Amino acid sequence: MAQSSTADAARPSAPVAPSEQYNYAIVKKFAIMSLVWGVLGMGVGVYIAAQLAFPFLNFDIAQISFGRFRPVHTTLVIFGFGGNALFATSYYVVQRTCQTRLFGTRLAEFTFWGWNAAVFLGAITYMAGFTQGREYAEFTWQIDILITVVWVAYFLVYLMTLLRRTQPHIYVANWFFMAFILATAILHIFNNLAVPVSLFSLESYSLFSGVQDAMTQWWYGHNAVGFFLTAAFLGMMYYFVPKQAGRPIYSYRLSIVHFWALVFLYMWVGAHHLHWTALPDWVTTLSATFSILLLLPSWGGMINGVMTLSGAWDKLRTDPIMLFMITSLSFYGMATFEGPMMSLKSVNALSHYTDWTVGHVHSGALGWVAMITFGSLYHLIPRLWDTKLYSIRLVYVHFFLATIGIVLYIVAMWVAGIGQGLMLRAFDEFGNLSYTFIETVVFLHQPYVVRALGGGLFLAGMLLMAFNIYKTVMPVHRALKAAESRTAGGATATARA
Ligand code: HEM
Ligand code: HEM
Ligand SMILES: [Cu+2]
Repeated sequence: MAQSSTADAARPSAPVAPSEQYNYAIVKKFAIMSLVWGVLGMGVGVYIAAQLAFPFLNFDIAQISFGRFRPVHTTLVIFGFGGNALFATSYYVVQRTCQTRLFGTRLAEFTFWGWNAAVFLGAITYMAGFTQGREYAEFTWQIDILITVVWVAYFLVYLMTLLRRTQPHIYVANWFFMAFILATAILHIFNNLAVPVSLFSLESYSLFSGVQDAMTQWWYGHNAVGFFLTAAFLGMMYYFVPKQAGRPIYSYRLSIVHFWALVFLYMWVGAHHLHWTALPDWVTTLSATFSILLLLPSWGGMINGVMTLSGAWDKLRTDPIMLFMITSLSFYGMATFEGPMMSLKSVNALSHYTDWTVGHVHSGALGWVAMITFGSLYHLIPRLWDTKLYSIRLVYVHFFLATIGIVLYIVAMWVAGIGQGLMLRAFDEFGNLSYTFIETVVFLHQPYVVRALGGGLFLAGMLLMAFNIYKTVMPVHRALKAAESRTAGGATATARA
């Protein structure tokens, strides 16, 4: 069942090329913008990491100081890099698995310009010092309205395409994308309920106050992780991993159980970001319990992805794109093991307010989100332009740079976070604190240098990818590859990575 719906080998009988039958133009635009924001967002990430190690690097210029650049980083990587990759892959997957053209060419075009305008305006306003002060939702209220309109358009394009599918079956990747679109709409609207100071002011006040405000923020924050950074990328995984492996998904039944358990559980656990606060104890206990349960569907999903390779493990030796995908699933497993542990109140008492959290974030963000995106885009882009990758060797180099970069980043943050946590709670024999705050800051310097180095390697890989893709889509290269495959006959089609 799953096999037939992922396999587009059985192309529609009409003699038109896929690039004409489907709306690939919009997918191409989103894919390229994902790389552009990726380079910029990770560039800013490395820069703020360097600022933490060497504070003089802010050069006393407010616009590029850590405080303003941090939301620029998170916005560019999550909504710019991740968001554009999700638009690209979801628009591609829905067309291929439903075997129909994307609904509303103009409407889809609007989602492209609207979304990227929002990301761009967000970055500019943060640098100018305007922010709503809610994490991952720092956009001022006008931009929030733009995002809402874009999102409704996205929902319409997606739903209408599903409705006019020529396949009876809705492949599971679409379930994940649909859940992501719906949940993000609800999260965005409720988290951003605010009263503007005046019609022409960029400032606004949240409709919630006190503990309700905190709860709304972290209900949003956690589900941004759950639906934006996880469910949607699982949609990507469920299409591109079987495609690249050339095998059906390991278990279709598991993917359904995985889906319902995941979307049900995620919604309850936001309060694990607020342990030991003014929130009622039962709320945080509930969130910890559901966080532990969340381990099961998460690992179910990981196993489903990894086991799809069973019988084709040799691919890991010959296919760097597969390496990206399998490594991403391993990091997904690691981050979703670490998360439930950190949601235990006793562990959180140590980890909260330390860099352990930042390490956990990046094992999910770099290891899972970025790696599955790299793998999927390397698979997708040559197909969109009907050519082959400029260089497979560069994909290998990218893979190793990224993997070493992540390991340096995470290990540095474990050392920093656990060291910092232990120092902050150490008492001497008289019950006084053993360390002053500044001593913990001094301790952090070395791990921060290592993190900046690791981030630099990861960024170098991202730049290589941008170069490789640039070369791939250039007309000269495509003409060359087309000529090559004409002389070599049809045989090269299988060699395409
Ligand atoms: C070159 C790669 C990257 C580097 C060097 C980097 C560096 C950083 C730094 C220095 C911070 C601030 C930490 C702090 O406040 O102490 C940060 C925060 C963050 N970054 Fe990255 N980053 C990178 C890539 C990414 C990517 C690809 C994503 C998402 C897909 C991401 C998501 C985040 C998030 C969500 C936070 C906020 C963490 C928190 O509040 O705990 N980063 N990053
Ligand atoms: C079963 C899955 C997961 C659970 C139960 C979980 C749990 C947690 C916990 C307990 C924290 C620390 C809260 C604090 O002390 O402030 C946290 C932080 C975070 N996690 Fe996870 N996590 C999971 C998976 C992931 C994944 C896969 C990603 C990334 C793709 C991710 C991204 C984040 C981010 C961005 C934060 C930092 C939020 C902030 O303070 O700004 N998590 N998570
Ligand atoms: Cu959370």
